[in-house]
Amino acid sequence: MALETVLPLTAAISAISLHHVVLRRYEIDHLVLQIVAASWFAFGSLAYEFGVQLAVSTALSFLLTLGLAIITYRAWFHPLREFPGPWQLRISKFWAVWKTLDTKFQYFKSVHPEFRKRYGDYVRTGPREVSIFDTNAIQPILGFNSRTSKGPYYDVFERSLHLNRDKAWHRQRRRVWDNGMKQSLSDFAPRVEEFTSELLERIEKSNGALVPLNEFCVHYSYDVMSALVFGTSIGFNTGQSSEVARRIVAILSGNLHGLGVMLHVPWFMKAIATPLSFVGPVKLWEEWTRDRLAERRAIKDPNPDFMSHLIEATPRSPEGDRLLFGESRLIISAGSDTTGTNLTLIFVQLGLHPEVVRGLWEELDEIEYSCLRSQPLLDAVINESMRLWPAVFFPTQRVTPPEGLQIPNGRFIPGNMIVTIPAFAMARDERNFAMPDKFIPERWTTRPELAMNKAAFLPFLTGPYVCAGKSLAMMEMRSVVAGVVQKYDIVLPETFDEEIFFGAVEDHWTTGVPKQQVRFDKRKN
Ligand code: HEM
Repeated sequence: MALETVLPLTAAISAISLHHVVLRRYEIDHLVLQIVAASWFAFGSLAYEFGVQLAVSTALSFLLTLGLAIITYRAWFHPLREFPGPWQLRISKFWAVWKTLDTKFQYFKSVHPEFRKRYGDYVRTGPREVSIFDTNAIQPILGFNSRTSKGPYYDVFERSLHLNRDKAWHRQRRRVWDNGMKQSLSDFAPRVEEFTSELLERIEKSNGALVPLNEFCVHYSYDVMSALVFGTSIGFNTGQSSEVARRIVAILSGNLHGLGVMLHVPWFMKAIATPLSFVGPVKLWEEWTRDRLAERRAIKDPNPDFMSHLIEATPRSPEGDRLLFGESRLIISAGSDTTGTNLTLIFVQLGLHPEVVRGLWEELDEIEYSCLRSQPLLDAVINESMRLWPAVFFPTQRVTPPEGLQIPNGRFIPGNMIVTIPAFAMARDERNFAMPDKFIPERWTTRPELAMNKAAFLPFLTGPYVCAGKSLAMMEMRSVVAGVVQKYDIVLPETFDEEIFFGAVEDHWTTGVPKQQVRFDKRKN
């Protein structure tokens, strides 16, 4: 047989074998760069040996056969073939990328809830992914006794408590975090209150003029987080932040759109993460945290704080240092935008519901308030705002164990499949919360009949990977909301349109809140 036939034929057979033996069985998302390099090497070798024309026809034969094998398998022979869902997502997650762009970042917010209405509680939302809207699945998938593990998304960036898929390692590291948080949280409470006082001074200086709400809230949370990690605040509240710090925060907030697109294709994120760490914004962010951490290490601390727990529990080695750098960046990025976003949304709700502000006055005027303790209405306001508008839209990914997973009173999910619990859609499901689109804080206090299934409220997640900063975040939110409400009325501009504002909320990994101005008017009675 002529070489012109043998080579493309061999390529086609290799493609089918590759798909059958490797791609169907193993996850290779983390090997994209190596695969691209190997492919170019193979192509170059073929071109060198047999000429460019033959190399091109061989490559085309390989790629077309591989594509065909993948599509045929995913559409008709995949273990998830019985699960309903949009046909495009059976073949590839690229449809989710396109839909995210097409809907201007409304994928988890608008497209996902539609899936439930159209296809039911178990929807195939990717070639090997099922999104489950059935609350029976929460514990088997996310709970402490779950046999699932984190999905490919958690492989993408530098290793940290959050971004790793090794359950045993996570359990050990998480113990360090939880102990550190438990021991340092009450010591940190007065610092949180100090930052709130700084924010109140900033508000006082506004003299009842309109102020940029998002900026005030996000600056506050960045200040708190940098104090937690590096021992010193960035100084946003007091107007002492450096130019670099301002650039870093702008970069972190500004890159969320990219994240919102790429989170559907973690293999692509993984491929660009390494090159990106050597250039531009990512490099600046890494260098900044590295320098701040070096300064933090140099502080001889008489009262050990949270960071000293992490530093003590981490070996002084290149790998230990990498972990600490990663985790210091994790704390800033996981703890700042989330808390700032929630605060912004809570104040908008309070601006829309002055009767709730009156209720808060009554509650807070009567008690010896502490941000460490929960207060019925204060916590209810925070919860209700997070139920309607969580700070994290991304439904966390898990992988089923090899033997598969039976959901009690639900369906069997085959092994090694990605499963997600779309928390936003569940919290807006009328089976779980009555009048689900309405802001009714009383459902958490005096009207429990309106919260029929509180298990569907997952703003911090649940189980072994529950937010490690949940108590701290609640402390911050209580402190700021109570501090502001005790002194001020929150007034939205007359032009404010609720539908336009909430309609423009975007879902990237975290939530994008449209820029909003408010007035803080001195409380009159
Ligand atoms: C209102 C504010 C916050 C919200 C709504 C929130 C929400 C969440 C959610 C939903 C997750 C799970 C993410 C996933 O599965 O991929 C998470 C994880 C995490 N959060 Fe938060 N978070 C908040 C504040 C904070 C703060 C202040 C910290 C600071 C220490 C923090 C640190 C973390 C860490 C380290 C994880 C990873 C935990 C693990 O994998 O074991 N978060 N958070």
